[in-house]
Amino acid sequence: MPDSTITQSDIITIDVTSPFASQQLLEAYTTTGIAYFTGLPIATEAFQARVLETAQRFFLGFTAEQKAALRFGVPGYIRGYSGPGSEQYGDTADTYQEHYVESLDIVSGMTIRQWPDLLIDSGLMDELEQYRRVAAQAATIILTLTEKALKLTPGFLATKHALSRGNSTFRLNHYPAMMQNQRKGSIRFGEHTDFDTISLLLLLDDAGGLQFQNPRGEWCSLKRKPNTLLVHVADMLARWSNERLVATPHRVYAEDQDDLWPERYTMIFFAAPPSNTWVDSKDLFPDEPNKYPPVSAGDYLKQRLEQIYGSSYREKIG
Ligand SMILES: O=C(O)CCC(=O)C(=O)O
Ligand SMILES: [Fe+2]
Repeated sequence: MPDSTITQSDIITIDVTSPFASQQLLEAYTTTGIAYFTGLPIATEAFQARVLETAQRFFLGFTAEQKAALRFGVPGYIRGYSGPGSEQYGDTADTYQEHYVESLDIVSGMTIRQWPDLLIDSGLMDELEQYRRVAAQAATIILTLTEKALKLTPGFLATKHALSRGNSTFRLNHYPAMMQNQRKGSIRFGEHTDFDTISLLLLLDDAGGLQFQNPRGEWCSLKRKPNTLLVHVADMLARWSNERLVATPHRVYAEDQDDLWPERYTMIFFAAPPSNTWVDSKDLFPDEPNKYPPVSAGDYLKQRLEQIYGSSYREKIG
């Protein structure tokens, strides 16, 4: 691969209990938009081992038919299971990139009636709910540090994302093992920025392959670091902060030349406020002209899905 890589030491690790945490966060989020965090219940080996065990039980233990039936929600906001290759980016042959990953998504505020029986009866619902709660607590802490870093009213971001009110998505990802010759290029998950405010990412094994793009346009490897959580800025927060904070482009590539790409597991929490939240940079920086017109979080999400998925998104909601 022609891409240059840098070592993970270029990405700072921030201890959330340190008095310098918000200053370090500002430095990271105004440059690369990404940092490792420690000092959180989510960032422990014990927690991550439990999440990995649940993910393996689901992705390896359920049959393809059982998984395929676990797609639920309303049109446009499909939740539950997505099979490999079912999500894609781009409208044209040049930009088309299929992600080769299977995922299980749940959102905040789902009531028991919205859960498929299979997830309730297998005990997975309780486990996923617990993990989501731990992830949401971590998101609250990072958002509180972000408020402090940007000198915002305390609670401005964190309250809007509160677990009971927010619109956050908890996701487990499984990248199946595959032979190199089964795929064109080395792409497991194509290049993109996330739509939400901040994305919390746990690398649950050492398979590797996650890369982010630094401000010089170089792709850099992000390795798993024990007892840490990766958190990067996504588009909605970049817009809300009038682009003071940088949304991080990232992708998952097979980095080695081995014939077999090992399977890979990750957990992601996409933090987002409810759809009727007003995303207006004037609320953060009243004296600065808006770079983008104010928009509701719900409309913004819709616009981004349209841009990225193009007609395939319209077909899905149509
Ligand atoms: O699984 C990963 O390492 C990253 C996946 C990702 O970027 C996403 O789901 O938005
Ligand atoms: Fe992403």
